[in-house]
Amino acid sequence: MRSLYDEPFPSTPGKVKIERTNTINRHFHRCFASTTTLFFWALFFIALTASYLSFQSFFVSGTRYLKLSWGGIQWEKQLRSSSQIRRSGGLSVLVTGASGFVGTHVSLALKKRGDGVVGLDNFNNYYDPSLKKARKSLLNTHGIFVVDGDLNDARLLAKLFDVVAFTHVMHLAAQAGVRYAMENPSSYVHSNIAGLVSLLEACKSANPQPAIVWASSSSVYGLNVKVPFSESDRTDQPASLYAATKKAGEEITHTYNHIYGLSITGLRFFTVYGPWGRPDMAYFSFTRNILQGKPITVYRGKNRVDLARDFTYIDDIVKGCLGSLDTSGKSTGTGGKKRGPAPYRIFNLGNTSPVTVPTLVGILERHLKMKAKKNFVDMPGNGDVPFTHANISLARRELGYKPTTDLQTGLKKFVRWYLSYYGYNQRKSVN
Ligand SMILES: O=C(O)[C@H]1O[C@H](OP(=O)(O)OP(=O)(O)OC[C@H]2O[C@@H](n3ccc(=O)[nH]c3=O)[C@H](O)[C@@H]2O)[C@H](O)[C@@H](O)[C@@H]1O
Repeated sequence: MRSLYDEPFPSTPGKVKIERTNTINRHFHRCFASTTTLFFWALFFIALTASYLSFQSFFVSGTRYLKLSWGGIQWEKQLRSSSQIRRSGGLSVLVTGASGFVGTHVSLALKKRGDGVVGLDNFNNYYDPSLKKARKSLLNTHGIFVVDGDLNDARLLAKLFDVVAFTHVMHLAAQAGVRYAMENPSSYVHSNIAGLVSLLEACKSANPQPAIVWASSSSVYGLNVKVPFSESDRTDQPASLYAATKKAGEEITHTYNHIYGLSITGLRFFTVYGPWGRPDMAYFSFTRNILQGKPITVYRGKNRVDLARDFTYIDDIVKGCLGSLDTSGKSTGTGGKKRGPAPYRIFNLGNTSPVTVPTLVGILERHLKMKAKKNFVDMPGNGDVPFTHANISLARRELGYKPTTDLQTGLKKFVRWYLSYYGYNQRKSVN
């Protein structure tokens, strides 16, 4: 008895007589009796495998979908309740980066005065996510719901605008940090470029279109040496990829203003500091190291000139943000189409009194009652600029912006918060 495998498959259909031992064999022989059918079967098996794989991936993504942290009736209820306006003429604001430093403070201030607030944050691990979670808990206790999601998730953004008719978007989500851009450049493109475009796409299609206020950065002044920095100064010489993505954001938002009639206000923040701040920033990491008895690195510019920053206290920044929201003017588009010109504004939000980094260290030493172990190092070529100094005339005139907290006072508040949050245990680590 011959089996199916005793001789090679026929190369010419119908010319080789194959012994058939049973119906199954007969069936197989008939089916494989030509190269055409062979080809057909090969295709069939490939298609079968492909559909199996795509079913698998559907199943996996289906599972992921089920595990998504957003969606559902309960979730929508939370959105609606959080976005409820409790004062006449109040705003309904989507705050991106709500569990970030500035986002938390702005969200609380809006809620306090009776505006509706919904937060969005992806809780990435650029710095200790537990600090972000703690900020989220703080927001929750004030009735602010923070959605766990990424700006690049277009479906999520569409859903948010579907459920809530936001009047404003306070866009603070970003990959921050000047020097980290050399370590992880794609993260800046992901959040500050792709994420921004994704958000603008959602805003332009939303009905009604919200007005957008967003965080640019003092770093856009880059190598500009004219002081103080005014909004009309050159911003075409960024010194870091971070700065370049913020500058790109200013151009991208301009496009959406021009084409779709979105009302845009870009705020150039100057080294914002304060309670609930960012652990990656110098004042924060210096505090941690001083308390732990570890050395700190103090950068110096050319010819050993001290670096200086126009450090701006968080409460002043919050006032600038709220002033911007209140004066933003409306977006004009509907159905993704522009119906008329909409405002496009850019403001410096600084303190107007730069302080050197060694002076900052001296203030921290006094508040902490401890001496810092300072290592002076030449500023590495990693995107830093030697100084920043804001001209805030425009913000003063248009927003009523008037910073009132000097570095001495602001750092005192920061240190008090730091010690209450992390405790006096100097060994406690902070990422
Ligand atoms: O104003 C801005 O646009 C930017 O302000 C800060 O950037 P930066 O001013 O570099 O703030 P820090 O990282 O806190 O640095 C402050 C100063 O301390 C210096 N520094 C930093 C770290 C360090 O270990 N040693 C040190 O001397 C820096 O060179 C800089 O002069 C924020 O980190 C950016 O996200 C923001 O966009």
